[in-house]
Amino acid sequence: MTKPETPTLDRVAGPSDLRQMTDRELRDVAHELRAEVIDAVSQTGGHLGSSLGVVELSVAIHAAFDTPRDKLIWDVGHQCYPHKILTGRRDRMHTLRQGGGLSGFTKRAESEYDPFGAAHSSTSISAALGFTIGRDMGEPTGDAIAVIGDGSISAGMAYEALNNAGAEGRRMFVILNDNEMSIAPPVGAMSSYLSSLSDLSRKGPFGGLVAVAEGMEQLAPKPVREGARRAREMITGLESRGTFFEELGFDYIGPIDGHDIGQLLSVLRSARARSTGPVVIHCCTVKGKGYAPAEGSADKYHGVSKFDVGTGVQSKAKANAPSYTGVFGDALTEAAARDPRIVAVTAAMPGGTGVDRMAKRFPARVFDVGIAEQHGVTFAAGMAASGLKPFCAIYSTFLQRGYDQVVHDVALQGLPVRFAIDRAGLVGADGATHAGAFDIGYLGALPGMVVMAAADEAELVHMVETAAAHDIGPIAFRYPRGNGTGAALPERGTVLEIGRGRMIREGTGDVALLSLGTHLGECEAAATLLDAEGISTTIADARFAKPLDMDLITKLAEAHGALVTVEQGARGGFGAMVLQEMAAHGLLDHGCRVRTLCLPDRFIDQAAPAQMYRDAGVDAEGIVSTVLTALQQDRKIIDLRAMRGQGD
Ligand SMILES: Cc1ncc(C[n+]2csc(CCOP(=O)(O)OP(=O)(O)O)c2C)c(N)n1
Ligand SMILES: CC(=O)[C@@H](O)[C@H](O)COP(=O)(O)O
Ligand SMILES: [Mg+2]
Repeated sequence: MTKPETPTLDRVAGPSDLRQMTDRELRDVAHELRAEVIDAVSQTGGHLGSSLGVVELSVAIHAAFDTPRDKLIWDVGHQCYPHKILTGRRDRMHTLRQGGGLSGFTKRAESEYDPFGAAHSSTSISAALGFTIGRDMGEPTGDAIAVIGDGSISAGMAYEALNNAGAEGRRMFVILNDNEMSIAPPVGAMSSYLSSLSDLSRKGPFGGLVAVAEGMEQLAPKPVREGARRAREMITGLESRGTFFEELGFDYIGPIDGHDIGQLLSVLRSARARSTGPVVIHCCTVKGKGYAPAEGSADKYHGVSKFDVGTGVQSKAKANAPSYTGVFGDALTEAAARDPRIVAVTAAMPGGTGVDRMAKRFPARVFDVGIAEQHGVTFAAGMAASGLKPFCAIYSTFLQRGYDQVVHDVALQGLPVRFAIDRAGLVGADGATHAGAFDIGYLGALPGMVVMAAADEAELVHMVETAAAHDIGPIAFRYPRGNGTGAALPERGTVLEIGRGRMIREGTGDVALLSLGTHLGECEAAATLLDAEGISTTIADARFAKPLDMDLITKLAEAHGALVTVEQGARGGFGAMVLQEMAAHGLLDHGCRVRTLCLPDRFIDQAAPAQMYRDAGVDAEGIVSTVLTALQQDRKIIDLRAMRGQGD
């Protein structure tokens, strides 16, 4: 496909150039910008649908406001590609979501036009209010503009911010980007409410203009507004109630057509010129706008791999094994078929977590609560307290949003909620914001919590079965993003003995590797490399980070010169807990040299997962180096990549 012609966009080095342009030229910029986004993402993959939905909005905001002095904060930030192209990063879009390249989300370190990082949803209004306080206290900052989607405004944190901002009454702008989509179709009463508000047809053929007029009235001085309201009540005989947002103290403008750049420019310029307090500007947009394959798809091309622009066909790498997500979804569905008390909870990610597979067979037993992890966890706790068997399926990184609920509502009450933790470990293109790095530590610290990690997809099936059977307290099992190892899947999982690990390979006593999770494969590769060095390696799969199999650990410690733990998680996780228990059991007193291999104490930016683990030193080569150091071998660190026949 030839690159699109972009003569007007080519004149935009930054937003200040937009402010020199006529509205006609801005319309041309938007048209060309859309083609640029499609072309760029077709070569990198990424979040296409939401970016296409905010092309006009991105141009209009940067044209109407004085960015970067005015702070534009994108909620989630997955829709920021037009923004990145307009703010001097067009020439780096080909590096999007790749090692050393542009982040797929907004990021402070990347640009002055990214005043606040994102990726986890529903944070933008809080951050915008923070900037507003800074402005009012004399910090060198202008207006704050939060752009938040209809899905993201369903999260509790957004209400906390609206509640506070409405009461503060300070001038700030919340642009509600309402495309009537989350990742999946939207759920919840707020979504229905917004649809009722955004039903432009409700206002007749000139709905958009009526909305703008009503919105402009909102910005009139209070006496004028009161007069208009009373006049309308006299005409209609009905008391005109404000919108939800107005009831909270915001002015409300809209709904307006988020693709009509003329309307957008008029409303934004007017709001900027006249607002004295917080304003919600409700924009109706289309996710995937302007690209037929996206507009026509169920998920509006929310997240795509590279694709052919002409056909929209995505190039998916051929998988040699099923995805962990799919294995979980199928195993859960089979368990649910055997036990009517099994229910599932997802926070706006039925497809991402695989519970959509159960929903196909048992729609009444799968609950999508929207982007509401806090509520989802306690909702599951209530289900467990009622006698049901809830599987709360939430990515590791997003479960962080509901951690107090895990502590306070689940663990403290010992309720048997099952946590299916997908995207455990490093996830790749989504980078540091989505790393599932901390769940071992943050769950392992909780009394009564059982924490498992699957070494492969067969183990995952066993862990689903074990979780279904475990009805005496909370239990969690973690597994990575991506596909399995090709392990044979059991017809039905076996219920594992809680706190019992398994031996994988018996060595003769030089070193033992105690693995948790799917890095078992790296341990086996390391053992092969060590064999070549005459070092005999025992390998055990811990299966449980909590409770630990102290019989196994004792046996390994007493029979080996060195013991190395390996995990796909941050410091303070599995290795730390093993060390703590070994110390408590006096196992550090017998000369066994113990090392813990985990992620380093820093955030790890996006790249291919294998590269990220290599950069983190948590791969076969890292294991071998750790073993050699532990054994105090003074031989040079072998050129392992050469030995493994790998390039750089
Ligand atoms: C706390 C949190 N939970 C879940 C997600 C995953 N997620 C990313 S985008 C998205 C949907 C956002 O919908 P909306 O705000 O309407 O934006 P749109 O994609 O429609 O532009 C979800 C659920 C997230 N980023 N953060
Ligand atoms: C923007 C966001 O948070 C989600 O779209 C996330 O990127 C999904 O991750 P997976 O691609 O691993 O399902
Ligand atoms: Mg949306």
